[in-house]
Amino acid sequence: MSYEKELAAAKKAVSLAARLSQEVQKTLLQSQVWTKSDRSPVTAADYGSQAVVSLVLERELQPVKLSLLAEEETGDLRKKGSEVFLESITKLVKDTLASEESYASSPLSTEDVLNAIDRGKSEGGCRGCHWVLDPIDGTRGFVRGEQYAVGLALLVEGKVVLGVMACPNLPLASVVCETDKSFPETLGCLFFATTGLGTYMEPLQGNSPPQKVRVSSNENLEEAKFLESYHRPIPIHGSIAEKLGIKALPVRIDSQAKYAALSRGDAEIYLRFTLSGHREYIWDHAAGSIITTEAGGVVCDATGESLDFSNGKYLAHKTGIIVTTKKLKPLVLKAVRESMEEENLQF
Ligand SMILES: Nc1ncnc2c1ncn2[C@@H]1O[C@H](COP(=O)(O)O)[C@@H](OP(=O)(O)O)[C@H]1O
Ligand SMILES: [Mg+2]
Ligand SMILES: [Mg+2]
Ligand SMILES: [Mg+2]
Repeated sequence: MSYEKELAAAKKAVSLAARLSQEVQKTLLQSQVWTKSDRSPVTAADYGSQAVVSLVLERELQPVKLSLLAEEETGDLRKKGSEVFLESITKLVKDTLASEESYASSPLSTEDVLNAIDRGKSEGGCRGCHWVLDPIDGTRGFVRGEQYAVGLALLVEGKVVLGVMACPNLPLASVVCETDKSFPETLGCLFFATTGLGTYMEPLQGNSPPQKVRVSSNENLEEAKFLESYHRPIPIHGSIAEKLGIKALPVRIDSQAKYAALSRGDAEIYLRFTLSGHREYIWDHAAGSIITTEAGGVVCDATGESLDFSNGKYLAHKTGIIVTTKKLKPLVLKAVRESMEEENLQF
């Protein structure tokens, strides 16, 4: 089956959501960063992006009924005292949609915005078609003015068949190699992948045609680069890298931009073990995983098994997520096994 219509809708939705997020990031104040019940940060961009993607997908794909599983909920926005924040989100969504000619004249109330966000309550699963959205992935990076992503994927019968990811602050050139800082870098990339058709990247701004991307062909681990999350160092990552003979220090960036960077060969390995037994959400990996695998990479858990997106909002997987190239997978898994044994970690 071809997913041309779905891909076009997803690219439009994600591009508009990225535009909204860039507007917010330009003027974001610390006082505008809210804290959710799990103590993680959330901003007008997280809510606004989810509303935009929900509204655009619904309009572009009608009369098909949208099933959307997305990160944000409206509980806090519906509480007393949130009226000003909600008004500002509604204005953002309106202005963003108005920048797209075909949506220019649509009226939009705060209730429409709340309902659009609430459409993200699907439970996903192994039957039927479900869109999976992380409206702002890497909110901490977004708040610092650094890397973040808007990640949207389509699950069909429990498998990811399409992924689109905007990385508004990712350079078009490598994020890992030192570039000449005397020249302004071009920032903003849109990645997309459809099952069996490869992964493409295009600039978020302008009309340049998409380019097919592939993972690195480098097999020399001494020269390999590895990526990890920004927020805190995970000791086992260092031990795995040492066993592999990797010389360079890890490159730490927020969000699924790590998957995107690896898919175009910026780095060979992305390791994601957690300290606290945090359960992984499917929206943190759905778009990134197909963007990597369609570019010739592999995404698996510490036992080498592929990730399972068919069990609702949480990923069903064993300890650790490993993203690398097909050639390096056996070597990385061997180093992972040895490091886990040394640290008495169970699969
Ligand atoms: N303690 C923790 N361990 C692992 N992942 C966590 C975490 N707390 C939050 N996360 C998830 O990690 C995502 C960010 O990934 P990364 O660390 O690669 O930037 C967050 O996405 P959001 O920013 O969308 O909430 C959140 O879902
Ligand atoms: Mg996320
Ligand atoms: Mg998020
Ligand atoms: Mg979040």
